[in-house]
Amino acid sequence: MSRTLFDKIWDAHVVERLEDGTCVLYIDRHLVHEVTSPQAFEGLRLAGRKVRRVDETIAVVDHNIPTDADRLNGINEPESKLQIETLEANVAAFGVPYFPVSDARQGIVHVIGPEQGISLPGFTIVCGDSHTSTHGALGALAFGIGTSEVEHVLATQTLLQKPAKNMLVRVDGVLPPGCTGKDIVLAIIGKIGTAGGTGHVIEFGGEAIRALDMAGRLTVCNMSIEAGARAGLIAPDETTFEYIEGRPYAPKGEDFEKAVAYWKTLPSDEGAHYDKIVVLNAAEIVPQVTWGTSPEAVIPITGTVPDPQAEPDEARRAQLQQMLRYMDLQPGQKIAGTKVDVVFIGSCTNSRIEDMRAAAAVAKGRHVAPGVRVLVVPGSGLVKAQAEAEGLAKIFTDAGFEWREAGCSMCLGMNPDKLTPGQRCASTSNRNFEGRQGPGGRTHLLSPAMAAAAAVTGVLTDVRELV
Ligand SMILES: CC(C)[C@H](C(=O)O)[C@@H](O)C(=O)O
Ligand code: SF4
Repeated sequence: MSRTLFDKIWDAHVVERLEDGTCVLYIDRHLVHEVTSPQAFEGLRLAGRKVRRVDETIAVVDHNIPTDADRLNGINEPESKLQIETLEANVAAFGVPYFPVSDARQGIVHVIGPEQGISLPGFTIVCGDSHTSTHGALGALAFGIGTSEVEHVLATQTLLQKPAKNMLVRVDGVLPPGCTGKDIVLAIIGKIGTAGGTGHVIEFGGEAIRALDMAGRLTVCNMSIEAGARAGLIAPDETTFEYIEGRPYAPKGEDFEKAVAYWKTLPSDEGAHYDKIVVLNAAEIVPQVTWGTSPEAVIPITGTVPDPQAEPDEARRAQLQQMLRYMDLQPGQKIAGTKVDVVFIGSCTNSRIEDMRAAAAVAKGRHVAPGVRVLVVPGSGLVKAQAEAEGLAKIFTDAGFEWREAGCSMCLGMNPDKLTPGQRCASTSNRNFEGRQGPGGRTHLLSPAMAAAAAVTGVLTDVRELV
């Protein structure tokens, strides 16, 4: 029978199928960070258990860690300090491999997995974090789990799961200049909504997806969770294999060749069944920007903010009105030209070297607009080093942008990088709900190039006008 990429990975990992369809699934990689692991380790401790496969587990600090250069001298904020110290005590006690903040490999968990070759095609990958879907870009089945499941995986290296339905999002055609993987995924969410993928694993395919580099694919899969999907996947191909070869944890030499031969069997079979299919034309995509407090509240940069009065459904109308109020926008106003206070270039959505290059290409020879604060936060210490070696960091600092240390930073308000109430931010991250970047903060999601364009003009700007 024809099977999808998802079906194949699923079938290869079923240890046992229970009567109600629930499966015991083997997990190949378990990524751990400081926020969702403390109670899980505590549970192990109380039960007198060990970590079943330390060699398939890796821990890193990212959410709570400050991103200023001084962070190696200690953390001021008591809650963050406790989270990090707890993780460090747990990894030491249980023998879990760990990238501490002093290690150049430290970074956002969803950046370092692919970067190190820890995340590979055909794997099942979990982490107590919703954006684990990111790793699906390599052709892995990767999804977020809750803290009690983190404990289960630590103890057994397996997970109880029911299979998801298959959904195909096909993006045909060629993406116009000025558009990126971020614009593709925002356009997809704009079309299918934040519940569009519910109950499904989304496989992204089509010419425009195939044409994306790994960074673009990681961005697309990262946000599949914002479309309500259980996970996002892209079939592995030559782009994937080239990306993986030579990475520290990836198979080497003959093992690599063998692995590639297996990975080539993974793409969905001709005629495989999808429960839902959505098709987009890449040629119609225009750089995207969110105007509201949900990723589906997205419009092209050339567009106008919707008018709630045009919405027939009362509940939906009230929702739109609340979004406009919170975002301090007027119905029908042009989104381009909206003044920003802060620009954040970073997060597991867009903090890879390719994202840094895209932002630097716009920032080069320009300067931050008066009164605007710009944070550029590389996704890992290695991205940071690479960007410095390529001269990108210098472009940013010459432009008056802050060049910071790796971490989740202003993606969410769990560390000192926060918006203050009322501040408006152009952000390359993935969530824009009320208070996400700090209480009262207003978030506009967009691509790194678009963020850099906002930084140098001080307003939401169509990047195509600058290049
Ligand atoms: C803190 C963590 C559990 C959370 C997640 O699961 O996604 C965070 O990473 C986020 O992006 O909101
Ligand atoms: S960068 Fe943002 S979305 Fe990604 S893991 Fe960190 S907090 Fe979550």
